Amino acid sequence: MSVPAIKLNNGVQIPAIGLGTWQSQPAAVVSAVSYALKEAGYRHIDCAWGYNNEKEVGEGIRQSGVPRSEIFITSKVWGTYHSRVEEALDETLANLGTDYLDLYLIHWPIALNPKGNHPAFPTLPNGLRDVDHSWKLSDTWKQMETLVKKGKAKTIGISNFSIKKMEEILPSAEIIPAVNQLELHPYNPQHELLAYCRSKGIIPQAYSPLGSTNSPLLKDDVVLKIAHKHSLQPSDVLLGWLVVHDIVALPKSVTPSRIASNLTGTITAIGKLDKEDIAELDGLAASGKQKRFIMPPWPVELGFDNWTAPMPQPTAV
Ligand SMILES: NC(=O)C1=CN([C@@H]2O[C@H](COP(=O)(O)OP(=O)(O)OC[C@H]3O[C@@H](n4cnc5c(N)ncnc54)[C@H](OP(=O)(O)O)[C@@H]3O)[C@@H](O)[C@H]2O)C=CC1
Ligand SMILES: O=C[C@H](O)[C@@H](O)[C@@H](O)[C@H](O)C(=O)O
Repeated sequence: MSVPAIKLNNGVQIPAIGLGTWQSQPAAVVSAVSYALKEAGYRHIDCAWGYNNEKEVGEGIRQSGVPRSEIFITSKVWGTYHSRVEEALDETLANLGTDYLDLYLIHWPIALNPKGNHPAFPTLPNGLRDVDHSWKLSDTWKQMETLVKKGKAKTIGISNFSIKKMEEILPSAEIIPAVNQLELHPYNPQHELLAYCRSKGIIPQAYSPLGSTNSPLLKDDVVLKIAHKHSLQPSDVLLGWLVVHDIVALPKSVTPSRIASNLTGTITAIGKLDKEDIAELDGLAASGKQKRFIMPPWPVELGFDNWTAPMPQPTAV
C-alpha cells in the first residue's frame, strides 16, 4: 500500500495522511503510535509540545521499530515559547527522542506571557489568557528560520494563521511557510483562506477532519449518502475529500481498527469519489452547515471568518 504524498515548497514530500495525537491519553498514545507505524503503515505523526504526551509519542515511535528516517514528525511551538523557540524545540526533541523534526509549526499566532502564572495557559486576574500583545509574530518566525539553518527542523510552517496573521510575517520572511495547519472539513472549508495559501505556495493541513471529539461529521446525511453510494465508510469520504484537494489530513484515533481504516479507507476513497461528490462536499458549508469545532477563548482578534467563540468578559473592577 502506498500512501500518497504532497510536495512542499522546499521540495520535501509530506505523507498526505498523518496520525493526530491531541487528547490522546499518554498510555494510549504509546500503543496508537506504535500500531500506526508498525501495523497500519503510517509514516507521519502530528504532535505538539502543548499536548503533554510527546514523551509517550516518542516511546511509541521507538516501540514500532520503524527507522526514524522513514517517519515524518511534526511538532509545534506553544504561545509561552514565542520568545524562546529553540528552547521549545529542544524540549520537544528530548521528549520525542530525536535530534530533528521534519516539520515545526507555530501552533497559534498568539504569544503568551512566558513569565505568567502557568507554563502553558497563563491568565490575568480577570481570567483572560495572558497574551503578550507587544510581541511581534515576525520575530517568532525569524527564530523559526534559524532552526532550519541549524538543521533542527527540516521544514517550518504555521498553524491557525488567517490571511491577516500571515500578512504579519510574510513581508519579512526569508523562508515562506511550507504549510498552514487549519481546522478543515466540509463544514469549515475556508475556501478563500486556502486560495490565499495556495497563491503563496503554502500547503494546507487539515486538523479535526472528522469534526474533533466524537467525530460528529460522521453522522452528516450527505457524507453518509456518498459513503453508501461507493460502499465506503463516512470517515473515508471525509478524509478522501481532503486528499483529493491536496490537503494533508490528520485524523486522530487511539483505536487500532480506526487507525488502520483511516489510512486504507482514504486511499480507497481517493479513487472512488467523483466530481459530483466533491462538488457536493465543497458546498456543504455554504448550504447552511458552516461550523467550527475548535475555538479556544483567545482574547484577541484572529481574523478568521465564522469565529464565534464568545470572548470571556473581564470582571468589573
Ligand atoms: N493545530 C491545531 O491547533 C490543532 C491540531 N490538531 C491536530 O489534528 C488532529 C486531529 O484532530 P482532532 O481534533 O483530534 O479530531 P479528529 O477530527 O481527528 O477526530 C478525533 C475523534 O474521532 C474519533 N475517530 C477517529 N477515527 C474514527 C473513525 N474512523 N470512526 C469513528 N471515529 C473515529 C476519535 O476517537 P478514538 O481516538 O477514540 O478512536 C476521536 O474521538 C489532532 O489530534 C492534532 O494532531 C487538532 C486540533 C487543533
Ligand atoms: O492543537 C490543538 C488545539 O490547538 C489545542 O491545543 C488548543 O485548542 C488548546 O486546547 C487551547 O485551549 O488553546
